[in-house]
Amino acid sequence: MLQTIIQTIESPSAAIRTAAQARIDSLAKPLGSLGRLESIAAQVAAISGTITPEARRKCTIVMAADHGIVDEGIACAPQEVTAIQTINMLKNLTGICALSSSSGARVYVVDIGIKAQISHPDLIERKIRPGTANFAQEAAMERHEAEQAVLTGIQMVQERVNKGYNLIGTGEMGIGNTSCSSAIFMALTGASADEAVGKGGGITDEALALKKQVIAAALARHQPDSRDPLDVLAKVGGLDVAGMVGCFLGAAHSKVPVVIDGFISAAAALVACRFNPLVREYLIPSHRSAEPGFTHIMQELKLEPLLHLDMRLGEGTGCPLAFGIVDAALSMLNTMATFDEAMINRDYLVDIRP
Ligand SMILES: O=C(O)c1ccc[n+]([C@@H]2O[C@H](COP(=O)([O-])O)[C@@H](O)[C@H]2O)c1
Ligand SMILES: Cc1cc2nc[nH]c2cc1C
Repeated sequence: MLQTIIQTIESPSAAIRTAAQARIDSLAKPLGSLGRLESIAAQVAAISGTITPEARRKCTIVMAADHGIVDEGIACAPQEVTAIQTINMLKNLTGICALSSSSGARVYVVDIGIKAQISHPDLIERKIRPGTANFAQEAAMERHEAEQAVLTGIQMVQERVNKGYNLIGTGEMGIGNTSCSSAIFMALTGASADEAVGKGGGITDEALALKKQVIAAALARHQPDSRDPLDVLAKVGGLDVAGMVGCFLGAAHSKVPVVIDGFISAAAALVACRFNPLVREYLIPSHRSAEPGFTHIMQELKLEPLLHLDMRLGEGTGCPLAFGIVDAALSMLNTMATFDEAMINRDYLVDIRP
């Protein structure tokens, strides 16, 4: 099932991209003067298969899960904050909720592996297991659980696309998830702990040194196979990250653009691209996370984030900001006059020559 989806992802239309770029070049402005808005408009056109892509219906899918690695004392907050913040998401009180309301986007919250049980009518309950195991001691999860989490992410996107959403954001909530994201990045690329590991939500210098040591030792112990993304996810991954991998694969498979949020989301995007490199064509990176490994992942993916705002909250908070930029880019493509159309306005000129 997963293999079929991965293998049937198609490239966006190169012909439509060229035609959209030609239209953008014909608009009444100096060539290239709307910068990245131009490439984003052409990218969304190519993905949508039309040079006049309709206005976007936007939502962010937040994957919430717990991480056994927090037992090592290397996370920013107590584990229960995952559940508490998930409830706050459902009550519309978190950063992602506040930023989304200002951009007209919905937030969907998925329990893909929270350790606690939450009862709320708006929570999408898809718990694979109540948190991962501590990957410093044993594999984070079974291979079939990692696969199930990826499939869940794919299904979450397919359901939103069926409801009419055509721009998807990826978010997460999981205390300890910068540790597994760093471990995944190191396992896939061979990056060093100094390049890949940062302070996450905020830890002391001593805890950072310990975090690097714990992650390096876990990778030496488990020896995840860099050519097998499911092996990497199972041994040192997280249920939230695996769910987000599914969101990227699902979006590419359904031919909708998908926004990368911060460091955890970027690590998931990297995994998705290892499953199928065509996924990259569907990615829109929102902002540069202050987590140091983020920049290295962008280099690996040959992507450049749109915004530099010193953000490092996660939750999907970069997505609503990127949504606003995509909206603006499509408005340019759909409503701006061409040079020829603009020249008609010569008729309004009054001849003031003596
Ligand atoms: O996305 C980011 O760039 C980002 C960077 C640092 C921390 N976070 C958030 O903080 C939590 C993980 O931090 P930590 O230190 O517990 O691994 C998790 O809930 C993330 O949403 C997110
Ligand atoms: C309060 C809090 C909110 C968060 N949102 C994402 N990660 C978080 C970590 C903490 C600690």
